[in-house]
Amino acid sequence: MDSSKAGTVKELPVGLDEATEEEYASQSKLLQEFTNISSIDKAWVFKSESGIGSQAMFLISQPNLLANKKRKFMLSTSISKESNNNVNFQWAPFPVEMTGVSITVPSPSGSKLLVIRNPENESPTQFEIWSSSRLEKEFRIPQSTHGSVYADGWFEGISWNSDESLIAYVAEEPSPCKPSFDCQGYKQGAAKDKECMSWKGQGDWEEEWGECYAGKRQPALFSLCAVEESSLNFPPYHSGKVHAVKGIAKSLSVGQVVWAPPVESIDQYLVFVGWSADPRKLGIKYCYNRPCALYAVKVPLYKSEAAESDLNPDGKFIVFLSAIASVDSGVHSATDSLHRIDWPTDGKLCSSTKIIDVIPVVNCAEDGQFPGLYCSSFLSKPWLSDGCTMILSSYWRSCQVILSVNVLSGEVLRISAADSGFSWNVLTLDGDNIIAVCSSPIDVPQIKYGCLVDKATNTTAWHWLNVSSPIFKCSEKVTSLLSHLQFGITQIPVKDVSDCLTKGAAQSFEAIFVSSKVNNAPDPLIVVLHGGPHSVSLSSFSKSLAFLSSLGFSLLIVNYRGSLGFGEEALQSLPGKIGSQDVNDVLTAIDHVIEKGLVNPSKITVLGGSHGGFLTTHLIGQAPDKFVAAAARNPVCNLSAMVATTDIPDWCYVESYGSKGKTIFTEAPSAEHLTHFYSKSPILHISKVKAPTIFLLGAQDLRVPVSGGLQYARALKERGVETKIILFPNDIHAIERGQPNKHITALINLTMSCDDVEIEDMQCYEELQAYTYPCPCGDLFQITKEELKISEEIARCPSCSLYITVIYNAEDFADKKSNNNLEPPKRQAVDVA
Ligand SMILES: CC(=O)N[C@@H](C)C(=O)N[C@@H](C)C(=O)O
Repeated sequence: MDSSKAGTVKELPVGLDEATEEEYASQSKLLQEFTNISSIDKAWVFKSESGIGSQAMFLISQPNLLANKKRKFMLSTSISKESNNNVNFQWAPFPVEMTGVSITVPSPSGSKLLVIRNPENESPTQFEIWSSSRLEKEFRIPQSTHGSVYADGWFEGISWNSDESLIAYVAEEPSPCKPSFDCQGYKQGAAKDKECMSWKGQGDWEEEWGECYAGKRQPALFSLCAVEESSLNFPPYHSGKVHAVKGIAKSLSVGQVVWAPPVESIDQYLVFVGWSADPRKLGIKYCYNRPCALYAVKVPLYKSEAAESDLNPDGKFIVFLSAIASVDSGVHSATDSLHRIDWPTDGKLCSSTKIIDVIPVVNCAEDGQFPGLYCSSFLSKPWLSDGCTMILSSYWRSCQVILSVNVLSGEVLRISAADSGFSWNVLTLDGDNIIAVCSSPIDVPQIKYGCLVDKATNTTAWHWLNVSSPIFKCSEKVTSLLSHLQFGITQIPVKDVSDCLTKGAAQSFEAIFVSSKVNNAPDPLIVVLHGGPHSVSLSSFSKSLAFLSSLGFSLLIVNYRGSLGFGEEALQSLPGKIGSQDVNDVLTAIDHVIEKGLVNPSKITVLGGSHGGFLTTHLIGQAPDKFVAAAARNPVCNLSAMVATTDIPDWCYVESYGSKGKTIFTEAPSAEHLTHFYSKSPILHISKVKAPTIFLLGAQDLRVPVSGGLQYARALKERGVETKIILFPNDIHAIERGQPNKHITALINLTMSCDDVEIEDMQCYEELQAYTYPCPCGDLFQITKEELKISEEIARCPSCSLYITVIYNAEDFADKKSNNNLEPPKRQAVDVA
């Protein structure tokens, strides 16, 4: 080899030639352009102080790839109606960074904003109450009172009472005392955390709620008093005082708390959902079948000056979603129903209080009719001014739609446009108008403003205006690539109708087909399969799928029978038939587009995660000549192995045995059960697989533990099938962190010179409760004053999880400050993982 050339040879990652590396570089650049498109997580509308128009805040997120996290920020806008029936949104010039904020909840009047910051370590949880101009109050709740406030969208619940004096919320209960020991053996009495020459035992193992809840303590109910000390005249409350709500069984996990409508009584009720741990906590993420009940608990009324003049009831009933179809059948998700409880105005609640059905479970819908309710949450204020119409989003076959529901008459209307195949999602209400987003697989989201066409004549038609916004702006390249695409929703007739036990199971299912507009020769096809199996691929914009279609792949996104949004009978046709009915539906959908000449049959690939990975691996085994490649994220490959390790062993029973699965479920599967599971699994067909397959595996996945994917991938390798595994050591089932390893390994010396520290910061240091430091990942993170007092304390950046050793001593600093010798704090970031 010519040594002069050898010196200039570019180092390439293993297995890459130069051309491939260039292609990777340009594809990853394009992927970043797609990934950078922002999404709206939440929105709130407030009355304008001037009384004219309104103001809205949008909580937006954008992936922060370097930090392996989401960046969160808030953008405000003022909304004014124009004389020509148009609406004008005047956006603030820049958003405000919200990193470190776990939850924001406006008060009912809109005059206060609660901001909660959960700690990453053992520090207190911070509650801040903001007015329009400043921070009004700040409370720091120590770990001895409770741990992090739940912000998971499941147990999560934060509710201001009507006079804004109390905030009820769900947080992790405090850690129980652990037995402690010293050189004499067991120490009697509770030992302090940092007592030297002693150590703590593990204590009893406690069951958790599975995937996503590892290390989380039981969710419990608390209330915080948020009024001025001076306006208090009721003993148990002090400003900033937290009470654990009494009268709730210790074993109950609580969530989704709200204050009931105020009643003319000294007591107020908190209404919440309670999940029992009996016989044990099975995984709850994506699992609506975990039995739960609504509870009401009396809370002694705190009386403030404000409360006396403001006891007008502002609500007459409680409306709730039920997942009874899911609980009864044992499937993890199914068709919802909606119910109403008329709340007794005298506060005399009894256990026989009537529950009124508003929307029942729809078993089978006629063509084009309402297929049933599929809605996992409500807006915090979903009501129109008539007090009985609520606005919500729900799945309607492959689309998400906006519904208006009259909770007195039960009338359900689809009010978002029905003709385009776009998906719609309601964000918030502006009085009797709706702020929503609408998108398609090839159209980035667009904000829409919905108005009732003619309120006076009580017609129910809605008019939707386009709102221009900076939020979904994307690069010119992305816009141009998307403009060359088209999509449609295809109806796929069921093949073996005679095998169908119900009418709903015989109805056609759907596939979303995305392709290039100029289709001289059909593009290679990617078949995309959702998991669950009872979830759905919506016709909304997906950054990763839009990226794939922009690269020149057609997409066939199949909503096989069993998907949400198609009625209960179609959904219930799948349990017991996984690995056959769903596999055949996908093959039918592929044949359908091949017969129409839309795809090249020799260039078909398939991808899917979880149950979608189950289908992917089944398909490459059962139809080995159909697919040229496959990709599977945390796939279910061997149910007989998964049942012993997953957080949802009951899922294995229900999906592979059908309705009988719920009754025969046991923690000790028999040999017969294991044989049955094996017979339903992709691993049964492994000897037929030919397609090169990539596996993306999360090592911390509790749902479909990594061992199952590894076993299958190794078995493929053993058979000479081209196989690639990418393991994400710190990631869980969903694999949402882009980087395979979130620990930064560089040793970074951040010792700063005095010039790097803002003098203003230095001067107010003594008054600060927490100090903000820039992490090398670009995010700011806070170190509390307590942490700073201890030299060499290790803190962790909440964004990138880098460990930071703070070598700094506050007393030292104070001394030097008084001697006018301002030596800057020394900081050093190291990887201690
Ligand atoms: C209920 C459940 O989690 N099932 C898994 C096997 C699954 O398919 N999960 C879906 C939701 C996923 O995409 O991860």
